[in-house]
Amino acid sequence: MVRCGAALLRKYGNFIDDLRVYVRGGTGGMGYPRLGGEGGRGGDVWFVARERITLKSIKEKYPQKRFVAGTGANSSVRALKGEKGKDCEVHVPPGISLLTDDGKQIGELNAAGERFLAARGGLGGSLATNFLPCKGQKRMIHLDLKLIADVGLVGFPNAGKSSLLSKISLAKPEIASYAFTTIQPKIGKIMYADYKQISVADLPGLIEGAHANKGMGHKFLKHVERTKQLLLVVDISGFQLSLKTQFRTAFETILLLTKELELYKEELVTKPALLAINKMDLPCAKDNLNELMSQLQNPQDPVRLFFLFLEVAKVSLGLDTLLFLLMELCLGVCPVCMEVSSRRQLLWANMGCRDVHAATVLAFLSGTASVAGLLAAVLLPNWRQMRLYTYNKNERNVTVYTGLWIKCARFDGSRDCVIYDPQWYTAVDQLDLRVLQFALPLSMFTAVSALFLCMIGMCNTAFVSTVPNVKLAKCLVNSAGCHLVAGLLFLLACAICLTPSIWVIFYNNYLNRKYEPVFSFDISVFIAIASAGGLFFTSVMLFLWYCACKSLPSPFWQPLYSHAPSMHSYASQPYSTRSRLSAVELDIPVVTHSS
Ligand SMILES: Nc1nc2c(ncn2[C@@H]2O[C@H](COP(=O)(O)OP(=O)(O)OP(=O)(O)O)[C@@H](O)[C@H]2O)c(=O)[nH]1
Ligand SMILES: [Mg+2]
Repeated sequence: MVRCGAALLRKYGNFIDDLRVYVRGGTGGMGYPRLGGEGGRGGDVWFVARERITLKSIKEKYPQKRFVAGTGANSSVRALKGEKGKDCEVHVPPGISLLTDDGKQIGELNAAGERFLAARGGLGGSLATNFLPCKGQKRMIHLDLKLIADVGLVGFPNAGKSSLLSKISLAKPEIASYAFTTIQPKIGKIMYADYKQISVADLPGLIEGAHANKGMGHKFLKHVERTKQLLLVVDISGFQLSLKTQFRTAFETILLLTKELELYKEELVTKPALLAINKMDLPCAKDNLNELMSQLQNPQDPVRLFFLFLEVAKVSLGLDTLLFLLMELCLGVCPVCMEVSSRRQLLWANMGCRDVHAATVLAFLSGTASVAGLLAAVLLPNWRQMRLYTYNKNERNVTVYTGLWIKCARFDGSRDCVIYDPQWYTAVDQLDLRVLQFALPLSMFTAVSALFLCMIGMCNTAFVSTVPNVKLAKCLVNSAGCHLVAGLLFLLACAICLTPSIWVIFYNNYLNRKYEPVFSFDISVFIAIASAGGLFFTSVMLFLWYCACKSLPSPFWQPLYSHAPSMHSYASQPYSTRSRLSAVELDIPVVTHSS
């Protein structure tokens, strides 16, 4: 058994979850005996729950930790009834229990906006009190903070609780391969695609004897009290705190954890719980898991908690299923009522990156339209017009239409080419058109590659397999990655096309100055610039989609395929008859994945 070192205490000391404060209601105002006037009542002291307040900030703001309300106004000739003293409002974080010095709980503030009257002001002087004011109520109150979260991560040190939190939420807890890395509880939020949120508290590791306050057990365990559910994280290879302590197998750690929870507070084991088996990538993990499964199904010692789920944190498939189950349990979706198809739909609804979003489809369409525009610009002989005027009244003026590949001269009013030169591309003598001959096909090629990538991304996104393919999981081709690279390629294609197209406009002026003012640019320039705009729009759409995607829980390089929780492996027996939500009652499958 390990004692908690001074360093740990010092480190934990930064996070204050208990504060003792003095509160006193204001004294009442003096009465006015001659005219029978009544003094104002003293102000009251209130605790009001507010978001973004910490006990530490209260301590820093009010180092003396004394809260005294205002005195009531004296009765006077001008105001026989004295005014009430000013109330004192102390803002505290939600999740506070209010205790007296002897440990009796006198109130709780669980949600922002809730108020608790901590000390009443004294009555003002009146006939009953011989016109003498009364003192306000005074007492010492303990503000005891217990984190409020939907899910609490519970486990021995080093089990991978923080790693799990960092994978399923945007929180960035400290992760290291030594025990007690997490010293201060941390809350991460899982945000689902439909903006529903679940808060998960990463709690410091527990050790044997935590219920008896070993390793500051009480300080950590009390945070479990207010979480709606527990997520037990267990290292499949077992746990040994130090060489002097005994090695515990995964099954033993589960037994010990549930025992610690039960000994601390019996009702904790009636909370719904999930069990995450972590570090399944370690050697022998599969054998250990098989052994654990058989132990869980035929326990010699009763397992007091019931687990709905067995999982592997590092395999991303497992994470999806875990997110799905957390949502089902926390947000009250009834798993028993759901058909497999609606489960799958729900899974899809929470996939974030995995949906083929309207944004990606729109980007794909606009990319395709832009490529079509580029193709038209490349083929049309309408980049430059050269007007040749004749002074012979009987002849018509001629316009020479120059494209990148052909040249055509037409008389005014005629649609046929008098001169048609399909070999023009070999002899282009205008530098801007020569550059465009390379730039536009290159831009088209880049944009087509980007479209191809988009397509792979969308196909991967839409691909649902019920059979996990581990090889594919390791492949870096995934939806988010494809769309990001495609966005970059579209941007490149836009730059390659736009620059020389705009140059044509300036080059015209140059030609007009150098020769006769007969040159002007034609419709292909507009088509090319519009296509470049389309390519830019496409890349912006893809970047926006990628950023939105990144802020969702799915990690960037997460493989694409996904599958609904498999329905085939059910827990054969309830592990505990005590549980309110046992695996069998809820009919949630026990899912196991191994890498
Ligand atoms: N091989 C492997 N290592 C893992 C896995 N998950 C976490 N780890 C490693 O296990 C070590 C402990 O991880 P943490 O997330 O800090 O564990 P913790 O449970 O938060 O530990 P405390 O904060 O000390 O209670 C780190 O070195 C992680 O990289 C996993 O699935 N496989
Ligand atoms: Mg940790």
